[in-house]
Amino acid sequence: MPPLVKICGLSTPETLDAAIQLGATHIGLVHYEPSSRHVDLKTAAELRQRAGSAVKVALLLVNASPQLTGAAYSAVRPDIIQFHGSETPEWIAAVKQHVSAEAWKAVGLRDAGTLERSRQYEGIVDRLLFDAPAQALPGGTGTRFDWSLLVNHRHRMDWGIAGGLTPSNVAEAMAATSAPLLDVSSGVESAPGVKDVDKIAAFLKAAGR
Ligand SMILES: O=C(O)c1ccccc1N[C@@H]1O[C@H](COP(=O)(O)O)[C@@H](O)[C@H]1O
Repeated sequence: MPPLVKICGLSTPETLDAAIQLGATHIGLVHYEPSSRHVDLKTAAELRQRAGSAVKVALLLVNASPQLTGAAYSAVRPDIIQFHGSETPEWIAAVKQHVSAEAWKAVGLRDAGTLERSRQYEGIVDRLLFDAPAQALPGGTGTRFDWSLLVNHRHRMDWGIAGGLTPSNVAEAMAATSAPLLDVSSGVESAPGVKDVDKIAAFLKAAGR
C-alpha cells in the first residue's frame, strides 16, 4: 500500500486540479501571511470547494488566535487543521471544541528529546507531522530533518513526515522511515510559492501513487 501524499501550499485552481488528477490524497492551503504560499480565506474557500471530496483538504495555520482559527474554519470548512506553530496540546484541545475538523500537529524534530516530547499530543491530535525544526519560518523551507531519529520509534498514533522532501529523495525517505504519509511543498516548486506540475507528477510517481 503506497503512503498517503499531501501536496501542500497550493494556491491556484490549475495546480490543485493537477495534484488531484495525479493521485494526491491530501492537499494543503497555507493561511499564514509571511509565507510565499499564503492564500486569503476567500481564495482558500474557493479552492476547498473546487477540491470537493476528491481529496482531504488541510488548512495550515501558525499560532493563529482563537478568533482567526474560528473564522478560518467557518470560511473554508477544511477536513483538517494543520497546526504548524508552537500550539500547545491544551490550546489545540480548546480549539477542537469549536471545530469539527481533524487536528494535525507539526513537530520540529531536532533530537530524541523532541520526539519524546511529541507524545504530549497523543489523544489530543489526530496525526503528528514530523518536520525539520523551525528556522526564520516555522516550515516550508525545504529543510530535511534527521530521518534516522524515527528508526525504531514506536508510533502510537497516526503520523507522517514533512520537510525537504523532493522527487529525488522521497524513495530514500520512505525506505528510511516507512512513513504512512508524506507531505511536500517546496520540493515540488519551480520558485518559492510557484508549484510545478511536472515536479508534482514526479513526486507522486516516486511515492508509488
Ligand atoms: O509552506 C509554508 O510556507 C509554510 C509556512 C509556515 C509553516 C509551514 C509551512 N509549510 C509546511 O512545512 C512543511 C514542510 O515544507 P517543505 O516541503 O520543506 O517546503 C509542509 O507541511 C509545508 O506545508
